[in-house]
Amino acid sequence: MLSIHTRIARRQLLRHTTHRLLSRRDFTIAIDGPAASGKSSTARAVAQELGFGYIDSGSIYRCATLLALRQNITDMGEGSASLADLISHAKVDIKVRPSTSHQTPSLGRLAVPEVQVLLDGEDVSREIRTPEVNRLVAKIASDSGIRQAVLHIQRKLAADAESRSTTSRSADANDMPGGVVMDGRDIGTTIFPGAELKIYLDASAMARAIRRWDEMNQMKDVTAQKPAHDPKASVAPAAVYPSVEEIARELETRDYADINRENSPLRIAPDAVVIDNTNLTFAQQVYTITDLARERMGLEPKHSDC
Ligand SMILES: Nc1ncnc2c1ncn2[C@@H]1O[C@H](COP(=O)(O)OP(=O)(O)O)[C@@H](O)[C@H]1O
Ligand SMILES: Nc1ccn([C@H]2C[C@H](O)[C@@H](COP(=O)(O)OP(=O)(O)O)O2)c(=O)n1
Repeated sequence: MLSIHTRIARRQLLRHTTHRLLSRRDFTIAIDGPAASGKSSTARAVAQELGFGYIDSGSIYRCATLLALRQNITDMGEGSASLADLISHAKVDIKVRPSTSHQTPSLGRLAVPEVQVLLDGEDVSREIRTPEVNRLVAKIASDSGIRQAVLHIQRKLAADAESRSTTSRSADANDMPGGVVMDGRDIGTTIFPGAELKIYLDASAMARAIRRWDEMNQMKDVTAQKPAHDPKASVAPAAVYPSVEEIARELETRDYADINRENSPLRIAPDAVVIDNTNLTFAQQVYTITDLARERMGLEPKHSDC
């Protein structure tokens, strides 16, 4: 029989531990927006600044699309159930590697962690971003069976978010609770309707197309710089790299499909903060979000001058 003091002490310890566990995970930032609006790079930098976990929900739909292409399933009428079954039995993992240096000139000096996407242990980070996947992914993501299967993966990854938080927290992140940043199309509206901070990130169609084009050209430059004896240096044919106009058309088609689908369409949540970053620097958009998060966590904003 435990003494009354022991029982009270235990209860207090339990309450304290529960509070700690909750506060480690109780701040969720949802970032939604159209294609190439900067969601993933911003979400990664925000996660690193705050020491939060990061989940790229689009990469799960991209993995489902890769599976569909590999299994030759392109008809969502007949193939839907078997693809939903495939993705729900697959192991999708998103690994975040902290970065200490800036990655592209457009991002300035802010650290943007690298993300590795594993599908059943295979690194598919590049393969899920090919034009073939880009063309099919919105169709796959409009299927309710697929969305249901992906929802489970998203929730599981969110539950594990603690282990995927960027390990090198920025110097001022130690006074903060833990949390998770997830980006996608329906995070603030469907996946985490109770998220503490919802951001809708947008930019003009042309700015988005030019940024994607820049990104592809940087990748092309990196590939071209590889030594000729490197087997991975097989330079893709020029046709693989589309023009700005082609990219703009592809983004427009995908946005149209994402906005007009029946299941969880892309919408601005009523309580979302809308940030149009057409004329913002990367640092401005990241610090706007980290300061909003800090304020809502009851902490002093850090970058009100930028
Ligand atoms: N404010 C900005 N100014 C210039 N380039 C930006 C800005 N924000 C993001 N980018 C760049 O735009 C491109 C698309 O961003 P990304 O995060 O991949 O978008 P999404 O996840 O919405 O598709 C990336 O190359 C990123 O570095
Ligand atoms: N939460 C989400 C995330 C992505 N999707 C779908 C819709 C998008 O066209 C594809 C790909 O998303 P992703 O964020 O990787 O695309 P972009 O990086 O913006 O080009 O997945 C979705 O329906 N719901």
